[in-house]
Amino acid sequence: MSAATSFKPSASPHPTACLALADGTLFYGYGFGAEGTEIAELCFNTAMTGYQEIMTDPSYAGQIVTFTFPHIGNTGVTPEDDETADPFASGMVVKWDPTDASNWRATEELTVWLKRRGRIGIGGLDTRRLTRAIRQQGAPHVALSYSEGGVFDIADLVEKARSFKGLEGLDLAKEVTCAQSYTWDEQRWVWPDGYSKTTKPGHKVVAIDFGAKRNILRCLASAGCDVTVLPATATAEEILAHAPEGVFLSNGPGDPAATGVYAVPMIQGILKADIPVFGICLGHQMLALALGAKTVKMSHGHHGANHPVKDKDTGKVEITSMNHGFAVDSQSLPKGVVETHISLFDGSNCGLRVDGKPVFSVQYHPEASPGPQDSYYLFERFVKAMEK
Ligand SMILES: NC(=O)CC[C@H](N)C(=O)O
Repeated sequence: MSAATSFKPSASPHPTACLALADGTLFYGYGFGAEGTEIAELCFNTAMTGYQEIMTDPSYAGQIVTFTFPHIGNTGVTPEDDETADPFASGMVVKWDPTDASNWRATEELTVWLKRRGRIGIGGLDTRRLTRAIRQQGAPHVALSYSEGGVFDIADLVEKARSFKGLEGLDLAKEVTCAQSYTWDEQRWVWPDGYSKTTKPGHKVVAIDFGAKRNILRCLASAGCDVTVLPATATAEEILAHAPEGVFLSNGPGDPAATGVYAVPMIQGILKADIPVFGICLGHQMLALALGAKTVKMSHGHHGANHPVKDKDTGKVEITSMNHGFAVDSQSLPKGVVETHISLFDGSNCGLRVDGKPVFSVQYHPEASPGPQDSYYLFERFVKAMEK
């Protein structure tokens, strides 16, 4: 990679980017990526790898991500690691200038990629102080502005941050879902052999795309599913017309309660068909809503690749990848719905199953990307449920 394409804060005599929090706190730094202004909710992610997968996870729509790991950019970017066609996070906040790429898989520098994708980055600020602010006050509403001229209307930025209504009540799945149905057969990458090649006879699965990450679809295919992806607004009738052996409910952005307006009747219709159902993250939250439970907004959520989760059935602990700002209220789970997993960080709900039925879901990301692969067994559990 050419050093000339990389960002060097020292080249600029003055800050070129400003992050304004709704309470008036300002962070100045150096802009990279695309110039402009974005208004969003600010979260922090503690993963030490996978900035590209994080930026392209559709579940991050409406959010700007603070990376607590300082070396961002060092593996560049490659189209193979896109979790979807566009980055969905509105922007990124990093401690140092993004490092030049040093990786045989890299096809582009992070800064060039971010600019081409029209997203803003800010570097050279105190991400520890910022992360403490997020932990103390809950995910703040912010305005992030990057201008090479380095001139900012601070009052306007703070006002913009204050006027942002936040993610509560927002249905963003409709904005990021696929326009049309499609089939998926690419399998997951397994080091060192490349993509795995399961030759098991496939089980016919319909995956509902509320903002699905590609590695979830790869994991389903690797576990032995023939996957047809349908848009978030598909009805239960349209889904069941495919005669699926199982239905998968994907991750996605926004407030599950808002998305539930159309997703809950859809899921309730699927449940009547008595076939295996598996949900991840937003899919987990909406399955809970369809079963009569409630979801709540968390203070600053869970975003990282090292979150310990306990399987209450086996007592085993999995290290998981997480990205959520809402959670299922475990107190609200109705009779017959069993809490299967809990977070060992704060005891919040991380999984459920319907007693006596092949219906289950988890709050975390068993597909990793980025993160540990302890929880891949859940894809196999879904396939086994279809074999029965
Ligand atoms: N990764 C996800 O699916 C996120 C679900 C939901 N939007 C949340 O923030 O809790």
